[in-house]
Parts: sequence; structure tokens; C-alpha cells
Amino acid sequence: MNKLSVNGLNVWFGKQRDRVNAVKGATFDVAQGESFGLVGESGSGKSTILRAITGLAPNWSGKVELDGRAIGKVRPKSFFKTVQMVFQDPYASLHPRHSVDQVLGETLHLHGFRDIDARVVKLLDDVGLGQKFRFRYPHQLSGGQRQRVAIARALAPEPELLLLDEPTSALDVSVQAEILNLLADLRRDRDLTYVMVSHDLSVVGHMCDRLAVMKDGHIVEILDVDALRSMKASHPYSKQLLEASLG
Ligand SMILES: Nc1ncnc2c1ncn2[C@@H]1O[C@H](COP(=O)(O)OP(=O)(O)OP(=O)(O)O)[C@@H](O)[C@H]1O
Repeated sequence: MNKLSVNGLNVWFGKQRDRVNAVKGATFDVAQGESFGLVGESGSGKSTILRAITGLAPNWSGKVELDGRAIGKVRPKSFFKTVQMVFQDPYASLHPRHSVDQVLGETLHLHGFRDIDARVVKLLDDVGLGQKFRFRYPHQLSGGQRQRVAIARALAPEPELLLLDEPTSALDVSVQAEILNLLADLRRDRDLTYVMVSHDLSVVGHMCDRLAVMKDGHIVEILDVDALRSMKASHPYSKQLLEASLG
């Protein structure tokens, strides 16, 4: 069964003459346990697809199904037990005056867990940080460490689907691979499903099973990663993107 099914998704911002049609008729399925990439140039609508799925872009039409059930306009709390998002910029996504313990503890509390102490300890271990980071504040962490906290927060409700919006592009090149490897390990260990936005084809080639190529709000082609690796795109725009990435 598909974990996620997106059919004819349109997303827009603004009204009348100011209206921007950011996503136009996007259609794709993501199988349980699959890692699916969204690639394309800046402004092509990749992030907007993730934001619409998770309820951050309220103007949308089309059909989005999670585990075969249609998602309505208002997401119930149970939705966020299943679906979590990791944002590009861990500096912006963590509250500067909340310690790691508060960030994780409050998320666990919100989702109704009781054994919060033990879970905070485990989450920090799971993302490779360990106890010494528990009472630190964001300004006492590096970019990579912050992103590990953001990943721990996303894992707290024990989700099944992670929406990853350029999770390493704000990080130093030296730590990008560490975070990608952590994400790959977590997916394997927890049988997670990923939808991952990236402008970097080598990241998608490393992390994803299949990918959609976007241009101007449209999905122009869906490829499997072997086709990507062997440069076998058929749409001219995908070919152009592959060739540019080699350069
Ligand atoms: N909150 C918003 N209000 C108005 N327009 C928006 C908003 N968010 C995105 N857009 C527009 O929607 C289009 C798609 O943006 P989106 O961020 O999804 O692209 P992207 O492919 O993820 O690009 P990037 O890699 O630069 O993030 C762009 O034209 C963008 O300007």
C-alpha cells in the first residue's frame, strides 16, 4: 500500500492578480518505506508540496491520501503523530530560549507520552548526540548538532513519514554527509518513509529510491534512482538538470 498518495495537487498563494500558482497538478505516490525525492530549480514548487501536505500552505486543491485515507483541510493531532517535517534551517526552527530538554520534553508531552525522561535520553542517543547535550541551548550547538535536535524532535512522536526540506543545505559541507547518513540509518532502523526536497542531485541519488523532477510548479518526470545514476532521463528539462549537475 502507498504511504502517501498525491493526486492533482494545486497550491497557490495570494489572491486575484497577486495569485502565484506554486504547484500545478502534482501527482505521485510514495510506497511504505520508500524514500522519494523532489528536485528542480529554485522556485519550482518543491518545498510548497511538503508544506501543503503538512498543512503549512492552506490554499490547495486536489487529493492527498495518507495510508489510503484522504487528508482534509484541518489536520487532526493524530496526523502529526504519523507525519513530521524537518526544515532546512535548524537555526530558525529551534526556539533560542528553549533548551534541548525543553524542546524534546514539550514535544513528547504534547503527544501524550508519560515516560518523558527516558524518551528524551533515548532520542538524544538515537540522533548521536548523547546526554551531554540535554541541557544546552541552541546557541551552544553547532549547525549539525542543531539539525540533530530538530531530527530528534521530529522523531519524538514516533512518526512513519518524514518530510525533509533540504535538511542539509544550510550546513557546512563537512557535516552534511553525517546528517545524511544519520537519516539513512534512521529510515532503515525504523522503516520510515521519506519525501525529501533537495536541489542537489547527488544527495537525492544517495538518499532516494525514486524522484520527481519539478519545473515551474509541474512535475515533469518521475525517475528511479538507477535512471538518474545512468543519466537516463527522458524529459529534456530533466536531462538538462542532470547535465548541469555533472558540470
Ligand atoms: N508564502 C508564500 N507567499 C507567496 N509566494 C510564495 C510563498 N511561498 C512560496 N511562494 C512562491 O511559490 C513558488 C514555489 O516556491 P517553493 O519555495 O516551493 O520553491 P522551491 O522549489 O522549494 O524553491 P527553493 O529551492 O528556492 O526553496 C515560488 O514562486 C515562490 O516565490
